[in-house]
Amino acid sequence: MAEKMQAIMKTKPAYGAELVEVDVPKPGPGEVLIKVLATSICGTDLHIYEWNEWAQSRIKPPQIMGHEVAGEVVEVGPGVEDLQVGDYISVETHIVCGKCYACRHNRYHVCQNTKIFGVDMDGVFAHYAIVPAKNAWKNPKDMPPEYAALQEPLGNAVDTVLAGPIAGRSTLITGAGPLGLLGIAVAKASGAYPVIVSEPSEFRRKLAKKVGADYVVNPFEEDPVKFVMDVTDGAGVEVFLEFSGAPKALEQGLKAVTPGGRVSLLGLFPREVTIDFNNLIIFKALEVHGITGRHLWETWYTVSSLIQSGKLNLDPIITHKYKGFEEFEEAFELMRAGKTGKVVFFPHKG
Ligand SMILES: NC(=O)C1=CN([C@@H]2O[C@H](COP(=O)(O)OP(=O)(O)OC[C@H]3O[C@@H](n4cnc5c(N)ncnc54)[C@H](O)[C@@H]3O)[C@@H](O)[C@H]2O)C=CC1
Ligand SMILES: CC(=O)[C@H](N)C(=O)O
Ligand SMILES: [Zn+2]
Ligand SMILES: [Zn+2]
Repeated sequence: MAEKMQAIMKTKPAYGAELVEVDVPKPGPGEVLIKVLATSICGTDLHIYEWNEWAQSRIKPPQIMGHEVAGEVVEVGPGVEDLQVGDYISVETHIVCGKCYACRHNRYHVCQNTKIFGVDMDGVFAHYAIVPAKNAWKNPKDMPPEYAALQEPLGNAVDTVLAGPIAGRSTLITGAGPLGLLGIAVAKASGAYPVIVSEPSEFRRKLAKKVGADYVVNPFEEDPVKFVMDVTDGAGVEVFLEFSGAPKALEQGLKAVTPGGRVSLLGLFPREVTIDFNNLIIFKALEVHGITGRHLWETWYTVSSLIQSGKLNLDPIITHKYKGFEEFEEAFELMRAGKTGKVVFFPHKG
């Protein structure tokens, strides 16, 4: 195996990243070394690339970026028992403690001591990567690596969409970024109808239709609340799934959801948000879910089964595939411009 590898590294506390050559790492106790087969860019990677306020408060350069991955185990560190060379794995990004109050109540997705793989330590935008063995998820051998890498963000979408009943339910999704697009795919695979998507980007509205949205609306040109009422004969939608992180979208969705309906909130807002709680939530008796991470490990079983069912329309969502990392700056700039769905790197050109 090679002694050296390429990696996309946040080398300094400033905008951008660098493609560098580094030593192939050695797995320590409880770790495995994987050959990275496919790795995709997350919105969080974009925050790190742009070096926004959150990234400045959390990331300690120099550090290899990336955390969405599919890879093959090529070396096993001391003390690892349930993984072996040749295993085909993906990675749960939340490294949880197992000891805190949340963990001891089986709420591992909100562990109070969570460390995030690829955020608080070196990640997977490289030819090889070190992975904590306890965070490995074994994939079926025939799962395409680009689908396997998407399981981590798909887990966010599954927990958002399936936080309550969805089959046959009218649904509004605000935000058709990579996660909202995955949400559309999960909602349609789960029998939601109609799925109405509010998204200002024409590029992403077209993608939303390709993925299976029944209706799309541009909230910057027409009132999405009126649009929803027209489609639902004045009832409003049973389910509101927030994937944009835009305060206006939140308010619109709360107005569009039918009294007694369900709301799942995944989008992260840029600042505190003011909401008319009395009239938009309390007097409507809404069921509201905050969504973060993935339920461990049941969400991974649901995601893997949905992919293997063949019912998830993922191909239109994967808009950009790159062999190697040389064009990574183009990839990040296209994503920054909102001109992509999911972007996937295949590090090995052979
Ligand atoms: N809670 C969690 O565990 C996680 C939350 N997130 C958050 O989920 C959200 C979605 O992630 P990505 O798809 O990567 O983000 P993204 O920023 O690529 O997509 C957001 C989409 O919302 C659209 N949008 C903006 N204003 C809108 C409005 N008024 N109405 C409707 N749509 C509007 C944008 O055009 C964009 O397409 C982000 O806020 C991200 O920070 C991401 C990962 C995990
Ligand atoms: C921080 C991340 O981007 C990660 N996908 C997560 O689910 O926490
Ligand atoms: Zn992520
Ligand atoms: Zn914990």
